[in-house]
Amino acid sequence: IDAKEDGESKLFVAIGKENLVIFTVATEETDGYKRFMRSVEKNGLSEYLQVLGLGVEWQGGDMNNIGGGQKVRLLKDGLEKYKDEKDLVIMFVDSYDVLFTAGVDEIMKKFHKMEARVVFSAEHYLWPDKSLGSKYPKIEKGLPYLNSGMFMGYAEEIWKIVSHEDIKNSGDDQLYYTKIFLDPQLREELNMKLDNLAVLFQNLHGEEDYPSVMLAIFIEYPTPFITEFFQKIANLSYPKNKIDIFIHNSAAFHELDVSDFLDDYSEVYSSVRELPPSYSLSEYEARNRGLKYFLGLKCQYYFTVDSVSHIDNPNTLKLLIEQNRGIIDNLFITLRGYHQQQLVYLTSGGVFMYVSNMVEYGHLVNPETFSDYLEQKHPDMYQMFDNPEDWEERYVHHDWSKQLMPNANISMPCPDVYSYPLMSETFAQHLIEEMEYYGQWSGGGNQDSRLAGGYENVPTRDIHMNQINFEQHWLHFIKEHVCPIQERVYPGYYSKANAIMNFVVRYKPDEQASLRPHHDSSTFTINVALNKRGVDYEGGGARFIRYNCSAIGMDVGHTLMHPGRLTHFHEGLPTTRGTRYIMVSFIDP
Ligand SMILES: O=C(O)CCC(=O)C(=O)O
Ligand SMILES: [Fe+2]
Repeated sequence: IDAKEDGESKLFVAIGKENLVIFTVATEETDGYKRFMRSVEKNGLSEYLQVLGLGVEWQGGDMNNIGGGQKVRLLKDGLEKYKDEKDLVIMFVDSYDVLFTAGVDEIMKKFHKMEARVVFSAEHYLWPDKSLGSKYPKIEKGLPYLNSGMFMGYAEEIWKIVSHEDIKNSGDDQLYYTKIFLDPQLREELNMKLDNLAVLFQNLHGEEDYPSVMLAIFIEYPTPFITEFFQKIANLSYPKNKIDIFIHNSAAFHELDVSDFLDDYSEVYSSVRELPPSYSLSEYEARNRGLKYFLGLKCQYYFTVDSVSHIDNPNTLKLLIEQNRGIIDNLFITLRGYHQQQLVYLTSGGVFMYVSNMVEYGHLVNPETFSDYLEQKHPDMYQMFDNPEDWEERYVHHDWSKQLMPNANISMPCPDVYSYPLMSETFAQHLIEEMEYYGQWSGGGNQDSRLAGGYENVPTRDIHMNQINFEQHWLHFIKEHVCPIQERVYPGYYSKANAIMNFVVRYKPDEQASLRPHHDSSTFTINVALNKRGVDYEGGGARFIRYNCSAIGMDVGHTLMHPGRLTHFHEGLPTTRGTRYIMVSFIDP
């Protein structure tokens, strides 16, 4: 760079194109290739890339086995015209199993830092000739062996390498390059190095190649949606035998959740250590214990997750470790106070801290009101307002939104009686359990002190939503998830989502088995099946008398929706075995 003249020309030269050509080989546009190309574009590397071999017949053998000589030959052909370019840098990468994670500036900076004319990526595997291990130069740390899937160097040297000797299409490219590297004279003449510390190239294939990680989980207070939290931990796409689990749980409320997780997975993780609530550790003590335990384990990485941090992206651990940092933290985790303090402590101890926000790893749940509901059987059910997305994911039927598609065909089992998926089976189950836990079923008589008039004309055995403190939640649910569908099937009517009668009915042959013909005090009614005919009960169903039509054996979580008065005189058919539960709302009385 000639920067002596003036600032302007300096700027001009400094932002000019890098002297780089990236070659890759792909004979077909496989999914792997397309993924590679997306990473090329994302990192602004398209202008540097040349793809060799597209449309050419592959003769390099099985990609998973010895072979690949054709790649060397294709590179040689592609390189010929550049071989005398003095300062040109050439990068070669496979395409089907390679991703770029940085742009040209970082690539060039790291290449120059290596102080080599040629750099090959390195890995744990010794392949394909195990006998060559002793010929490798000894290294103190890092990855010892050459991998030919990614390398980089000056055109002059790369040309010397690919034209060093003939190789057949079916010959092995990795062996070809390895032999050159293991020749001490050639290695020195070409100033060839391996990227032992994965500065430029990170290899992540094969379970044995994954670094060991200690995953420290901290449950410092009751936290909503902990089942999903653990599920996401278990879903991380990382070999579990490379993960050591450390859990501090200080919430007695979650002891069952922790033991459920450990029952399912403790065998498959490398090891498990739990500090239960009975240890009465402060958060500070627990986090220190975690670090001490980590140092004793000799794991390569320490990954810490609080119970509020849901790791939605199963590739999180892989992606973070690919960045090859001493300490990794997700932005979404650092946002929490205590954790931040700990990281400050580590930073002041001379360890660099990196915050990564390059990809979305997950989200935080809001634990604020959760403790107000610990008296309930399922406190998560009450988190509709504080954690709406997690709530919907767990409790709204996954097919619900399909009903709103332009060409959705909402089923109509009887005239003007519609039926559609509304809530998840989990919701149905939790609602039944919440009601049975509360337990105060009405007597089923006409006198009902819960009602304003004290009298119910057509009584059921039931518990009202307000008795379990769920009425506000339920009315909101009606507004969000029932009214939009009502507007589609009964157009021109706009509901206020108003309902005083919201209740779960319990039918049993020897308690109350059926409900005599009646009208509902509603503009329209929803009637949700909470359990399964043929499994939990026999009989049951709603019969619409004017049409002599019955809706029987609805799927769990599906609702009926019908007009309340005049046309839809109806009855509840007898339950003949077991217990049938339904959830009913009289909307717009
Ligand atoms: O048993 C049924 O499905 C009908 C229930 C009903 O009509 C009501 O609770 O008003
Ligand atoms: Fe009814």
